[in-house]
Amino acid sequence: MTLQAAQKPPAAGAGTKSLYGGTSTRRLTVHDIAAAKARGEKWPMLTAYDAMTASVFDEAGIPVILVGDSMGNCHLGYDTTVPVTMDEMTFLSAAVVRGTKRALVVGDLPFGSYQEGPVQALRNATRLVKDAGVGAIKLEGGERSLPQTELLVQAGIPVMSHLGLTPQSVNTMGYRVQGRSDEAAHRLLRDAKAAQDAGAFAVVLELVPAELAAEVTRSLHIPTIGIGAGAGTDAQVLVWTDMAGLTGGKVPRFTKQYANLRETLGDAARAFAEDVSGGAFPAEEHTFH
Ligand SMILES: Nc1nc(=O)c2c([nH]1)NC[C@@H]1CN(c3ccc(C(=O)N[C@@H](CCC(=O)O)C(=O)O)cc3)CN21
Ligand SMILES: CC(C)C(=O)C(=O)O
Ligand SMILES: [Mg+2]
Repeated sequence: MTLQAAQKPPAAGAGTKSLYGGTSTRRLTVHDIAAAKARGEKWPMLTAYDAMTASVFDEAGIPVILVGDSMGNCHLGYDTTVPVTMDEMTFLSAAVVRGTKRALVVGDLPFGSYQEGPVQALRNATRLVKDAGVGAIKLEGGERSLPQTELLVQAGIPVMSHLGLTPQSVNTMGYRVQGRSDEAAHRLLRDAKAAQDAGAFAVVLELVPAELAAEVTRSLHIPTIGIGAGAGTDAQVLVWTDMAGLTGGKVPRFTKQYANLRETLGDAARAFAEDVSGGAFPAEEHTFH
């Protein structure tokens, strides 16, 4: 694809109903996501943590934007997602909703906001829906989060499930590939079916072997969204700062870097600093008399 062609989502040929490249400008819903699985469409999802970045992705045609608790690492400067609070999730989710017109915005329930039980989960999910305006929430865990998923769905809140590596459990699980043994593979399949039966509209599969992710994808009627789960899932998600090359330090091997924002932004900051110290900025055109 030429650079020119890459600047706009492909409206022609993609079909009016496509999630990516579709011509509809109304806000997408979980019904649009369900219809994409029936068509066999593969679709992209990115995280965002602020209005401006979210507006760029919305204009690029990204149909689903996740306000991930990865904001802990990628926006708030923590080492893990564990410290992220409901206040942080609510404020930043509201910003992402304000920055978007078309994308379905999904908000992560952070660690400690749903583990106490379904009533706590409903209280906090309701906050993301009412105060931030998200169209769906995501929570980690299959069978262990079943009562939460069922109550939220009953209450009218669409739930995205998150299986495989669940980073909120880093202190017990680490950041290892999940589902490698036969027993763990069966557990993942059971968790995915349990999430679907409880009414989840989609399942994230993080850091699982590609063959297993493909098998889960074939055995569910709801879409699977992979991250480090191979090419056989219905959708793919990446953390936006990894995808755009803004994250400093080591990034997971499953990430593909489509830009080098860290270098671009550093260059801009250094050029500004040079101009100020050398007296080249501000020039006459930036000056009022
Ligand atoms: N910047 C960023 N990107 C992410 O994808 C991400 C976050 N932060 N924070 C929350 C979780 C944590 N995630 C992680 C973190 C580390 C690995 C990691 O080190 N994986 C090893 C593979 C380990 C193995 O082979 O078992 C790797 O080399 O990719 C993976 C996912 C994914 N999420
Ligand atoms: C990586 C995705 C699935 C996530 O949960 C997050 O960004 O918090
Ligand atoms: Mg998350």
